[in-house]
Amino acid sequence: MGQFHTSAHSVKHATQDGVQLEDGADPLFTFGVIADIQYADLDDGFNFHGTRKRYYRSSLRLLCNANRRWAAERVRPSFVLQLGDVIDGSNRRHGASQRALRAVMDEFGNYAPAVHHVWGNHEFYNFSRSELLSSALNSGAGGDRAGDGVHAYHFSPAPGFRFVVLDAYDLSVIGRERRSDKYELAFKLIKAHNPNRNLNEPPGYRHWIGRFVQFNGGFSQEQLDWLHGVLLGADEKKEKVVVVSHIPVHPLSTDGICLAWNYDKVLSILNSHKSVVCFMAGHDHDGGYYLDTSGIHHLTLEGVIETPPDSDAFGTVYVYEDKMVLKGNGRISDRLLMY
Ligand SMILES: Nc1ncnc2c1ncn2[C@@H]1O[C@H](COP(=O)(O)OP(=O)(O)O)[C@@H](O)[C@H]1O
Repeated sequence: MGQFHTSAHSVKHATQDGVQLEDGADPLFTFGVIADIQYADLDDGFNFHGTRKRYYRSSLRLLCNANRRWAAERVRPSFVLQLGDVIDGSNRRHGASQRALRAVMDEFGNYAPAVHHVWGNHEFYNFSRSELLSSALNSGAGGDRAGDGVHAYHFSPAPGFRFVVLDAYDLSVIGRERRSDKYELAFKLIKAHNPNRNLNEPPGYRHWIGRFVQFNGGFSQEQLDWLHGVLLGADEKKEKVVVVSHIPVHPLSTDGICLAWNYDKVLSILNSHKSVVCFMAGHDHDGGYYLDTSGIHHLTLEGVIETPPDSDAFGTVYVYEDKMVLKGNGRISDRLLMY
């Protein structure tokens, strides 16, 4: 179990061993969170710099632990947020992309309720955007989307609450057809900031310039306008909104190398809508947290792939009228998120 971390609020409302609050109130609903599973049927490996171990095979077992726990919750999660990079890019080299995806989806299917899948860079290492749109990872099919082929949509799991899934590789050189307008735009943007031949090599590390690498991406103007519209509607209805994306958007909630290219544009939209209470992301396997000046909790979830087999990396979030309580497991800390 993790430790409670709070910024501005006391922890006295929650216990370490359960969700029961002092007043004994049940949550309005609960949901599961998990990030960067990156499953592959491969022996353990390392990250690019060789500094961090990656437990490719074990990650499926850790997903199984999460599913079992969610299934045993007294208030069963209404849904799970899978924050992207569900299978590892190395599957592609071994012709194992479909097999790995099936293994993960079967595991989710064993216990978990509806799963909302965010798309990360490893999705695009394995599949084209059109393949993703016709795959089990297209969890937004049929809903109000940000545009054709953009994996951004919103849903309301309970009255007064809304979740917005964003597509952080809408503006990207890895997820777009070479001759498309969005590819051209993305290529111009990354080349304007990154002079390296290998665009996965950061141009530097000062002032978050290192974010202009190929394994990151950003949000098109079309998606930003759509987000603004969805949040306007939520403001009017006095809803509380959680926005999710694979890539974090607050520089103080992540290592700068994992930040979205145009994070500042997203932040200014989030900060102009009082409905937004939380932004959740994955991508930075070390995780992070920051409460910004508008009172928005920026939570970056620790990744399953870099979690030792004897630990865990998932959470259950208990939602109340005035707060969300994250109960973390293994590497993930408990957090009280007041709003
Ligand atoms: N500093 C770097 N220089 C060059 N390539 C890099 C660097 N860091 C990462 N990469 C490459 O970028 C891709 C994504 O990096 P990786 O750390 O595997 O991403 P993720 O954390 O999403 O798994 C990999 O192909 C990796 O080899």
